[in-house]
Amino acid sequence: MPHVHSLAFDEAIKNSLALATTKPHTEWVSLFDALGRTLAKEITCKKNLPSYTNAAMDGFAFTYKENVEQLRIKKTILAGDVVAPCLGENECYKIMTGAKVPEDADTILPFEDAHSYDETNVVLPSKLKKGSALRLKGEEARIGTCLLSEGVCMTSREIALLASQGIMMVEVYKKLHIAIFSTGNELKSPWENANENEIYDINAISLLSLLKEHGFDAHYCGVVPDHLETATAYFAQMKQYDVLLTSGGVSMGEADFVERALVANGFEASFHGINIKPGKPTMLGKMGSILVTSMPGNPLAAYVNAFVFVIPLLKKLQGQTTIHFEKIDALNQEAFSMRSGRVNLVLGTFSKGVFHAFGKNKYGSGMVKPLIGSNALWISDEKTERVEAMEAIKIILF
Ligand SMILES: Nc1nc2c(c(=O)[nH]1)N[C@H]1C(S)=C(S)[C@@H](COP(=O)(O)OP(=O)(O)OC[C@H]3O[C@@H](n4cnc5c(N)ncnc54)[C@H](O)[C@@H]3O)O[C@H]1N2
Ligand code: MOO
Repeated sequence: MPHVHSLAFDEAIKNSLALATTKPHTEWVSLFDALGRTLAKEITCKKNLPSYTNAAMDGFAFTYKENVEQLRIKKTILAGDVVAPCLGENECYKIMTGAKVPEDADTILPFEDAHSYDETNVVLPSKLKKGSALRLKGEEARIGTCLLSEGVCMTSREIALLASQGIMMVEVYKKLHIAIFSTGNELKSPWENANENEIYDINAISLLSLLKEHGFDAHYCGVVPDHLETATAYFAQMKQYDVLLTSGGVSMGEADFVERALVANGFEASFHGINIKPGKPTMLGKMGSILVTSMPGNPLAAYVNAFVFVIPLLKKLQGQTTIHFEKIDALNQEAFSMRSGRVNLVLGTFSKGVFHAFGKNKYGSGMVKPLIGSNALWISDEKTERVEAMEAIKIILF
């Protein structure tokens, strides 16, 4: 019978992250395919941002001087035009947003702020601010400075910054190969028919979707039956993957032989069992170079533990530098209780600064519905038995 320990939550987090000792190889991808990929090299600025001093507004460009009431319009400058300085005394340019500002102009007056203007002259308002409505060369980033660090997972926002540099290809870490499968004779895949004595596999698909939400693609590898030799042979075929994510078969039951089948393939557990609810039998370790993350079978426990332990671990293994969830200040809406002596992972909703625990924290780890509508998680310490209404807490958003 497997021995399930009771590791402290913080130790489990620490030990799990310690399993990510390597980084993937790198490859080059087009910026069009860079979304969600992790930068393998720092990107330095090679084109000033902006590249030239330009007008932030459509208007008039001139050299600021006090006590000037009227300027003659010398020339019109459109975006893309390059105009050599040519202003005489009390002259200005008519200029459009984004157009390069000639060196003899240092201030822009938007059309709508002029006292009046016609085709040839502009009457200035009484108040003018030197340097206004200009976007200065290199004010956002100068050539040679760091734009993005290694380990950044690129969103559309980072891609916008890279696009400003005319970058077409970026070096990223190769995607992790992740296999997901479930264990249990009672389980049927969705394309099969589950009779009244069988159930559909929830975990493989819920975990696959959870990973996808965090930018990781995984392969659904089906259900492993509760049979030691079959499971052992099954795990032996998984050598091409970087990560295995299993669910079920890790507690004390007679059919819970996931650990034994893994051990037969060289698996060494970093830990098996955490002092938390849900997630007591969660197990993490390595099978050679393959990272193995085994979640409990109960669907809610599998999901929440994969969120808390597997997502940060995958981020680290993928080479990302931001791996921890942000903790957000919240006020607890309605008092709820829990058993102390272990860390409790409490599901709930978070809206407008207020956390509301699902069903006053009275639900089972085999349930699915508490996940619906929950968008936040509160993690207790081992001492806490009750959280009062209006108590300040810190939560994590799903
Ligand atoms: N004597 C003890 N019994 C149990 C303990 C314990 O410490 N001592 N721990 C309990 C805890 S906590 C949990 S959580 C469960 C988890 O056990 P396993 O990881 O071995 O999971 P299974 O026994 O295989 O399944 C549990 C439950 O979940 C259903 N299941 C499993 N996989 C799926 C799936 N892919 N989709 C939907 N449902 C799934 C399965 O049918 C069972 O109902 O053990 C407690 N027992
Ligand atoms: O702690 Mo188990 O993982 O939920 O019932």
